[in-house]
Amino acid sequence: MPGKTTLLAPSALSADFTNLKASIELAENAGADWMHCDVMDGVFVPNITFGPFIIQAIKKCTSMVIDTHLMITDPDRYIEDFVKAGSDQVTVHLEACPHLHRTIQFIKSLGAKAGVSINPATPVSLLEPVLADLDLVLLMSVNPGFGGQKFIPGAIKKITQLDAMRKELNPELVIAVDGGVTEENCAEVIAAGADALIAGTAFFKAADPVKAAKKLKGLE
Ligand SMILES: O=C(CO)[C@H](O)[C@H](O)COP(=O)(O)O
Repeated sequence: MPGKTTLLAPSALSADFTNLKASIELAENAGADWMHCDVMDGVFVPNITFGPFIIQAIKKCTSMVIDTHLMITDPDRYIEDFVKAGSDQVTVHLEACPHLHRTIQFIKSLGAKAGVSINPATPVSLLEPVLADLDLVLLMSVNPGFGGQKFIPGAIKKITQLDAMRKELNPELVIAVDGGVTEENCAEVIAAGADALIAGTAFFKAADPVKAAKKLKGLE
C-alpha cells in the first residue's frame, strides 16, 4: 500500500540468539523502527524467554525504540527493572493486571510510554476506560506464547473497532498488531487501522529481510 509508512517492530523471539547483535543490526539497517522484546514467564503464557538483562544488552546495540511486551503475571513487580534496563515503552496485558489503571500510571511515572495488550478472546471494548491514558494498544492476533503461529482472522474486526474508538477517545493512540503478520496479510492489517506491525517470522526468517521490511512497512 504505497503512501502510508507503517512502523515495523521485528520480534526478538525470532532473532538469532547465538548472534543477537547481528539480528538487531539487521533489523535496524532494514529500516525497522522498534525492537519488540517478548518477555514470557511460563505462567501467563506457556513459554519462558528472558528478563531485563537481555533488554539491557539489546539497548546497547541499537538506537531503535525498545518496545517491551510483558507476557507475565502481576507485571508491576518488574516494570521498573525493565524501564531501568532501557525499555522505551512497556506493554502489559489487560488480562494480567487487576489494577490496570494503576499499572499504566506507574509505567508513565517512570518516563516510559505505556501500552496495553489484549488476547484474541478479549474484546476491545474492555480498553475503553483506559484508552485515553495509553500510548499504544498491542492487539494480539495469535494466542501469546510462541512465534510462527497463524494470524487469527477475527483480529481484523478488532483493529477496525479500536480505530473507531481511538478517533473519539485518543487520536494519538498507536495501534500495534502482533502475531502471524506476513507479507501476504500486512496490507489488510494496515488498511484496517494498524500503525505498527510486530513481525518475528516474517522478518527474521524471510529470504530477504530488507525486502520483507519494505513490504511490512507498507512501502511496496
Ligand atoms: O508476542 C509474540 C508471541 O506471543 C510474538 O511477538 C509474535 O508471535 C511474533 O511472532 P510471529 O511474527 O512469528 O508470529
